[in-house]
Amino acid sequence: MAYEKELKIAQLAVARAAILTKAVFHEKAKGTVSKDDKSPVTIGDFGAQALIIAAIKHNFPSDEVVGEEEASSLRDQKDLASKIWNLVKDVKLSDAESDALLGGPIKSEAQMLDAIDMGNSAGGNKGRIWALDPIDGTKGFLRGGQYAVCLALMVDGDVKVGVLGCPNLPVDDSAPLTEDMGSAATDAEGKGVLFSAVQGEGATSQPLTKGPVAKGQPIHVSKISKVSEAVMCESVEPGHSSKGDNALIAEKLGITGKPVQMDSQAKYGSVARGAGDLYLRLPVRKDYIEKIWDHAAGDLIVREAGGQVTDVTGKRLNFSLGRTLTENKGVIATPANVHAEVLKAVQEVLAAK
Ligand SMILES: Nc1ncnc2c1ncn2[C@@H]1O[C@H](COP(=O)(O)O)[C@@H](OP(=O)(O)O)[C@H]1O
Ligand SMILES: [Mg+2]
Ligand SMILES: [Mg+2]
Ligand SMILES: [Mg+2]
Repeated sequence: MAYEKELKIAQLAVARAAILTKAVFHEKAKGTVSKDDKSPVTIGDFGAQALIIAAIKHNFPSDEVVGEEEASSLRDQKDLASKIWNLVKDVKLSDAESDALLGGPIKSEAQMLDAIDMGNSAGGNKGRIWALDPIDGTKGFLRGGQYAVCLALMVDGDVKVGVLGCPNLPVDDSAPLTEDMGSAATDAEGKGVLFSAVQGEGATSQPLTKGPVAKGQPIHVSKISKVSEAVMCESVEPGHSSKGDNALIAEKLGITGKPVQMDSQAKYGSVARGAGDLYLRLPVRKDYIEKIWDHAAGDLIVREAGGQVTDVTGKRLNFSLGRTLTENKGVIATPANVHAEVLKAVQEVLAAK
C-alpha cells in the first residue's frame, strides 16, 4: 500500500489532537481570541496545531506544513500560551506504542510555540507539504456544533493522503443527518468518526478513538439516481457560503427537502459516506479566497469514495498554487453520476444573477 506510514502517522496525529479539542469543547472558557481577519481562534486550534506538527516533524523532518494558525499572538499573550501548554503537555494516546510513534509529548512551552510556527510553508507544486486545519469550523466548535481536525499530505501539489477527525459526527456511516447538527452536537457515546483516504486506494471510516488506529471500513458516496431526492449540505455560517444561491439551485433541481446545515469538513465526510448527497459552497464575497486547509483532506476523501469535486466552472480544486485555492470560485461535491446535472444547475443560477 502506498503512503502507509504517512497515513498511520496522520491518523494517530489527528486522533491525538482530537483528545485535546474534545477536552476544550467541554470547557466553557475556550480561550477565544480574534484574529486580524476578525475570525476566532481558540486554545483548541493552537494546541491541536502544535501536537500535529510535532508528530509530522518527528516522523518526516524535511516535510513542510501549511497550517492555518501561527504563534505570534501567543508570544505576546503569556497567560494564553501557558494555558495551552498546560493542556498540550498532558495529551497522550491510550497506548504507549502509538504515542511513541508520534515522538511522545512536546518537551516545553517554547517548543510548542515553535511547532505552531512550523506551519508557515508557502505551499506550492514541489515536494512534500502537509495542509493542516487544526480545528475547521471554529465557529461550530464554539457554538456546540460540528468541527473537524483536518490533515492532508500533498506531493508536488497533488493530495495523496487525507484524514478528517470529526468528534461530533455519528460513528455509524448510515445514520441520517439531522437538523440539529449545527447547534446541538455532542461527542457522547456513538459519536466521533475518523475518515481517511489514500489516492487510488479508496476512502474509509472508523471510530475516532484515543488510539491505536484500526483498519477502517470502506465508505462510498450515495447511490442517488434522482437528484430531486438529494440531501444538500451547507455551512451554518451565512458569511461562509451563499444560502440564497443554494436555495435557487435546489429549486431548479426539484429538491424539496431542507438543506442540512453543519460546520466544517464534516460536510465532505458526510457526502463521502452517503449520509448527505451534495455539498455546495458558493461564494458570498468576491474578495474571499478559499484556503487549501479547508478542502484538501475532504476533497480527496470524497473523490476516493466515488464522488466528484469541482469549482463552479467544473475544474478540479487546485492545491498546488500556494496557501490558497487561488482563482477558485466555489465548491461542488457530489456523487460522480449526478455531478454534471448539479453543475449545470449551479451555472444557470449564477448566470441569471
Ligand atoms: N467569507 C468566507 N467565505 C468562505 N469561507 C470562509 C469565509 N470566511 C471564513 N471562511 C472559512 O470557512 C471555514 C469554515 O467553513 P464552514 O462554514 O464550512 O464551517 C473557516 O475555517 P476555520 O473554522 O478553520 O477558520 C474559514 O477558513
Ligand atoms: Mg480559522
Ligand atoms: Mg477551516
Ligand atoms: Mg481552522
